[in-house]
Amino acid sequence: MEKLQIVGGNRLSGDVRISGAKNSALPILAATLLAEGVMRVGNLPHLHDITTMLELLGCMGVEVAINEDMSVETDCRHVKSCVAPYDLVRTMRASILVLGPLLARYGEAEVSLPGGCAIGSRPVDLHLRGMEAMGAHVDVLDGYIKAHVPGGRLKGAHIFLDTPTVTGTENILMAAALADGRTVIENAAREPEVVDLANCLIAMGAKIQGAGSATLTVDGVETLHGCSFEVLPDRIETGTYLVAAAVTGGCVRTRNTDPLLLEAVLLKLQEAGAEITTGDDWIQLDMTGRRPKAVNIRTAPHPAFPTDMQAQFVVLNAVAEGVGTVIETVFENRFMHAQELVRMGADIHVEGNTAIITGRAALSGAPVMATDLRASASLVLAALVANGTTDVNRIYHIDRGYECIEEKFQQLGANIRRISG
Ligand SMILES: CC(=O)N[C@H]1[C@@H](OP(=O)(O)OP(=O)(O)OC[C@H]2O[C@@H](n3ccc(=O)[nH]c3=O)[C@H](O)[C@@H]2O)O[C@H](CO)[C@@H](O)[C@@H]1O
Ligand SMILES: C=C(OP(=O)(O)O)C(=O)O
Repeated sequence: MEKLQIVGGNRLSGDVRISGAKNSALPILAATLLAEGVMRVGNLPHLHDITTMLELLGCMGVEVAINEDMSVETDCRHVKSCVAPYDLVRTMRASILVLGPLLARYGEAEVSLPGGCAIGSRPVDLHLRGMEAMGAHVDVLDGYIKAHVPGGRLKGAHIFLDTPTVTGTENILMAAALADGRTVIENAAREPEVVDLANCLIAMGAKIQGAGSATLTVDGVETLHGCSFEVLPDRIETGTYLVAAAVTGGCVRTRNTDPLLLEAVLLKLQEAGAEITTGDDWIQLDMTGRRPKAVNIRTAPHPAFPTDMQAQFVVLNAVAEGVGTVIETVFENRFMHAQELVRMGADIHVEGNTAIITGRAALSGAPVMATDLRASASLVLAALVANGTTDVNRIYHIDRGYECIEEKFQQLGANIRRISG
């Protein structure tokens, strides 16, 4: 199995190019199932999850071509199967995003039920209730969601989400785009990736109002056409490199990104003592020679502090001056990185959904094991600042969400390499 070997202690400096957002690219690729014509999607990150989604589309009969500029063209004219098999879904929960498009366009879907994972139970009940509210019959049988639409076309509905689920909102939005009549989604997720999907659907001919607010209004159309769309920059990858600069006392400029996507994160970095400067498509963090100050964090749906940046800020607090409290309100079990960080010398006490972290002047290298995507990223950050060598094992999680992570960190001056076997 591959691992990342990191020798800590180098101050990071220089520029890093941010990739397209995984969490925007995945729903947009699923949305290509809705198009009558050819779709072109650009600024796709080179990640395992993207390959999995393309494989999933391919096994349904979607023709997928990769262009020289690494954009992807999809053609859904010969879709022959509406099944998302367990073998693909088990490697990527976001496969559930094909449910809405399949029901809306083909009137049937058989999608393996995604399992629980290292960050919480992650049910999909709100996705299913949304489809039922639009007239689908849904059964869960033999580990599969088996759904069909009597009459063939979903109907617009008034849907209130108990919690503003991101992929749930996206699934319902895609289904509603081709439904008969008006759908109103209340308590909708407001994440930038939901807005990006809405913009893509609008470019395909959908009628959507309210993207970025808690109420989405969708007037269903009969058909959607192909279009060319560029995925927005990855705010979580951006934030991860900025925290890397902060913990190593470095100075890093993230390029091809958008400061407006991560206001809550930038505020916390400033509170930690970082000097932040921004342009239209770049963010620079300068911490040269200084140690961060501990900050208190409470994760919550957008525009509040994102849960996908929580683990990285636990590391920031672990090496900061003072005591920081991190409260995780989105997922019930997202502190798996804490035990591993303690093995590197961090002082972290977890009680329920709260971690109390007392900053230490130094961490020490150790063999550690990644349990989920952002937990893995946090271990890499800790390793970059620790004394000595750290082996981060089970890095397949990291390749789901970070494009060329070792090359990008090497460019910034880190001592990091991938070891096979
Ligand atoms: C591919 C993708 O975009 N993944 C992101 C998405 O995941 P994902 O869309 O899976 O996360 P959700 O927004 O759905 O989850 C938020 C909360 O709602 C609960 N819930 C969700 C659906 C449901 O039917 N019932 C229910 O109870 C979940 O258990 C969780 O406690 O948003 C999360 C929250 O910002 C991010 O951490 C993930 O990176
Ligand atoms: C939890 C994440 O992703 P996913 O929803 O794909 O598991 C993430 O990106 O941090």
